[in-house]
Amino acid sequence: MSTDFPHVLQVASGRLEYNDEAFRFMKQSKSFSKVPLINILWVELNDEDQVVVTTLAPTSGKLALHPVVAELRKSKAKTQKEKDKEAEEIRQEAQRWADKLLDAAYKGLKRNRKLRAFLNPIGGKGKGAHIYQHEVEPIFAAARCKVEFTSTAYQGHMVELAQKVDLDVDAIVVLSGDGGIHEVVNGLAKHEQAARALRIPVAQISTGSANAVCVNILGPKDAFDIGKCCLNAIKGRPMKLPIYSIKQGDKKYFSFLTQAGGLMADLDLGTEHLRWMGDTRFVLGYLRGVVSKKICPVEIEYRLVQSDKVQMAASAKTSICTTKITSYHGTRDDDEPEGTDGWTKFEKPVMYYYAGGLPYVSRDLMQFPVANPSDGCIDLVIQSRAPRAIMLKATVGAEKGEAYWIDSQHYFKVSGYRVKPTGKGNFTVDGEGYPFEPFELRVHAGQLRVLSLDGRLDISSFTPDDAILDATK
Ligand SMILES: Nc1ncnc2c1ncn2[C@@H]1O[C@H](COP(=O)(O)OP(=O)(O)OP(=O)(O)O)[C@@H](O)[C@H]1O
Repeated sequence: MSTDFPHVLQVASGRLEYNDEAFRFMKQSKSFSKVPLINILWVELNDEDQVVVTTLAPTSGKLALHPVVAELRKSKAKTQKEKDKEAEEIRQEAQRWADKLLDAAYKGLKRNRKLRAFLNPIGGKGKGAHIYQHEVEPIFAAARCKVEFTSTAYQGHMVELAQKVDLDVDAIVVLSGDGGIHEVVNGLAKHEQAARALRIPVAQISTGSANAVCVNILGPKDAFDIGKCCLNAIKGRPMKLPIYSIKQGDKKYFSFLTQAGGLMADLDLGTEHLRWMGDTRFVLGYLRGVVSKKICPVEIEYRLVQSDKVQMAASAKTSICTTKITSYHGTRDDDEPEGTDGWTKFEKPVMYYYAGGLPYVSRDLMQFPVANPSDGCIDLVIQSRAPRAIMLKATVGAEKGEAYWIDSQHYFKVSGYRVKPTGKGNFTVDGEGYPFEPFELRVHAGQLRVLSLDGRLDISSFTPDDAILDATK
């Protein structure tokens, strides 16, 4: 017997076994593929004397429900009395084994999560309702989660629902793109008990277009895997992210992802009619913007913390890539320069500005490769006027953050910034249109919680050249 899998239950056609990491069904010495314990949703001994281990396993590259069913072994005793006695012992042993495997599958986690789910039926390609019914609901049911579900009826509905959410829910599950999360964050901030409401972790199920929350947390490869998103809602752990308050006129609202003006705002708002294309619409919008070469009429001022690209890349490589941000303190690294209290003005003509605190804005674009949600800053990118050829070059390797190194793409870590329009244009917050009017933004470290399976962001594809980074040593 394998000592690698010490917890064994003999069943009629082989044995079920697990260790600290994985479970497998050895059927007459043939091993079925191992399932990581994290992918086990439930374990039970049913009335038909079967042990059922419900897992999420890869099917055509995506995680889908896959129950492993094993019959209990039969008693070989001679008399009926002995048979009954042994059958009862077999059942008891199986029950103990099943309970222990379930404990191991939810180690350090609460089972039967109480989830509040919101759906934007028109997000992305408009398939959210179908996906909820056929994929999400069965997975939550298999994990014995208690779900209260609402399909929203109009824009802004999620703000109202989040504003009244019960504080005892374990997570808010948002079936939408980033616009839905934007609504939820603003709703939580308006809650009667906002500080407590904002502590409820949010989990996105990628039924929008960009789905940047999933891209950053699950990585570009898994971001659109509905099974993986569900697993995150069921077993993710809270991870703190900043939110940004925006004061515009007499209004104050919140952003959790990005703010953009100029080309990067035009490409989002100008392609809403192309939602059916999924996230390809952003590429098309970018190319259209490059052709038009429009200047964004704004004055931008910021409170600078850091602007040396090589140094920022070096600290990103050492801090974000290797540090789990579950141990988040919301403080700046000691060796980073202190920001000044003064405002610095950007003096060149602007094609767009784009600010955010997570590396990816979509699968195709790692706009903020050195973003670090725990540094107390927001990363502000200002693209100054540049030839079309340079703007097109920025699309090469964009998914790996390579545009970071383009000279006309100015990259600042700032503790706040303000923008004053001097003409007409578009302004987006988390991809949503807002008035093109003056605003000022502040960073609030660690105010939002999102669920994450491993407590870190995926920036593995940003691989700054070691030779460049060595220059900082
Ligand atoms: N029931 C609804 N009816 C109409 N609009 C809605 C409804 N629910 C949400 N919305 C709005 O739909 C817009 C798009 O939402 P969402 O972000 O979910 O999708 P997306 O834009 O395709 O994805 P992403 O933001 O990831 O690119 C948002 O402005 C949101 O406020």
